[in-house]
Amino acid sequence: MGFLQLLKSQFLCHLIICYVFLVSGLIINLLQLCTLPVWLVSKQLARRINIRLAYCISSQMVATLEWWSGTECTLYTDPKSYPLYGKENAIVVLNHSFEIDFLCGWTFCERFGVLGSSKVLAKKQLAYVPIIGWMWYFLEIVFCKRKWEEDRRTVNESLQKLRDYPENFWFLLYCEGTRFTPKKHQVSMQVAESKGLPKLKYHLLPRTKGFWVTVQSLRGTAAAVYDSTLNFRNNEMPTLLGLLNGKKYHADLYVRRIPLELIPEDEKECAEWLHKLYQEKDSFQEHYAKTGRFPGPIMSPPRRPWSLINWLFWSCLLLYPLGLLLTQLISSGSVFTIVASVAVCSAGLCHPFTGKVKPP
Ligand SMILES: CC/C=C\C/C=C\C/C=C\C/C=C\C/C=C\C/C=C\CCC(=O)SCCNC(=O)CCNC(=O)[C@H](O)C(C)(C)COP(=O)(O)OP(=O)(O)OC[C@H]1O[C@@H](n2cnc3c(N)ncnc32)[C@H](O)[C@@H]1OP(=O)(O)O
Ligand SMILES: CCCCCCCCCCCCCCCC(=O)OC[C@@H](O)COP(=O)(O)O
Repeated sequence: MGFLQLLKSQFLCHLIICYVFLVSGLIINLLQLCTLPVWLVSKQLARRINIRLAYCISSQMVATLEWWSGTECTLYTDPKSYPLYGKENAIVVLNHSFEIDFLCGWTFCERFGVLGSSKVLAKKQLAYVPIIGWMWYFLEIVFCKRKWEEDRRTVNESLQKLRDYPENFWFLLYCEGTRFTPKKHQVSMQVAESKGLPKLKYHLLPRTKGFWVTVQSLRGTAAAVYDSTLNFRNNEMPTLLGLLNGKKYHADLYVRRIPLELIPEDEKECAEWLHKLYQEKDSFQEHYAKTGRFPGPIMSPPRRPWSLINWLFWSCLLLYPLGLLLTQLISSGSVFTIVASVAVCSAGLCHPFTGKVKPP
């Protein structure tokens, strides 16, 4: 194991990354709260400020993926569509199979310059998660209760508010509604059978109602649906903890740009269209399983330095006072303080994750 890899597996490093994320996140949440009066004066200015503040939070997770773990993200897509990415509003349909799939999505948002404004149809419970959930409140993220009688109206209303959004955004929709597991797959294939629909091997049966209401509400606002299919090389099952340990993964994303005009307006036809889309997505995954790649040419955008610069900025800002505090505590000569500091450091060095990372 190289020195850098050993360093990345140290619990103390993980503590530092999490400390910077948590403290900066709470500071940014507080700054977001302070933008509330700005909304009263200029809604668009408040939105632009919140886009930048949100970037400061989400780009730290992107930096962990891109710069800390060095995970490679390859994009398979049509060269004619490529110049439009990041230059228009879009609805992104993504498979939900991995713990870090949202983070790979964020990485592409970062590379195409829409990270701060990226949105998702998220379950309501996530709104209460400190930092990320609170950040989403100010980003006008759309939440659903997964009760169609209520969601039909609330999701539509939230999406209508995005019509005059001042910057380009991607709206992510996990049509499967939940992360893939063999058990959920079995249940959803029973539903497929009862509806006379072909079975899917790599996806859960898509929930069509959220897709239909999103497409209808964003007609005239979003230009296209980006049908996105994600997989990882060598059957990797990436985790957030793996990233934190500096493990490098290889993500492959296949994106097809489908103009919104091609999607039927009628609810039933739109549902049929989505089921067909998922059958196609299933065939792309089958192709990937057989050949180790998606169809089409590779057009990968390079990683940009901004997420790293943002992380370094917050680290300098927050580690300096922490360092001063620790130095003062230790130099105070108190036996208790010194014993406590040594105990914390030893706990860091003896942590079970230490040294468990495989060499690249
Ligand atoms: C160039 C690069 C391109 C791309 C880069 C990629 C991405 C980047 C983009 C943006 C990134 C932005 C942010 C990412 C950050 C973080 C994201 C993290 C987390 C969020 C994840 C979530 O929270 S997922 C959960 C919430 N989301 C959803 O649920 C969406 C899908 N659900 C729906 O659409 C639902 O319809 C609903 C929620 C609107 C309503 O749900 P409800 O349960 O009330 O109704 P149903 O839809 O289920 O209706 C009942 C019908 O369903 C049938 N049924 C029953 N059981 C099942 C089953 N097991 N499977 C399938 N179907 C089932 C039932 O028979 C009913 O059928 P009908 O015929 O009557 O419709
Ligand atoms: C800088 C690094 C610091 C890392 C520590 C911070 C980690 C915070 C991560 C919060 C990201 C929020 C995204 C959660 C994704 C999620 O929760 O998806 C839910 C879906 O599956 C459906 O859920 P369900 O159907 O209820 O199982």
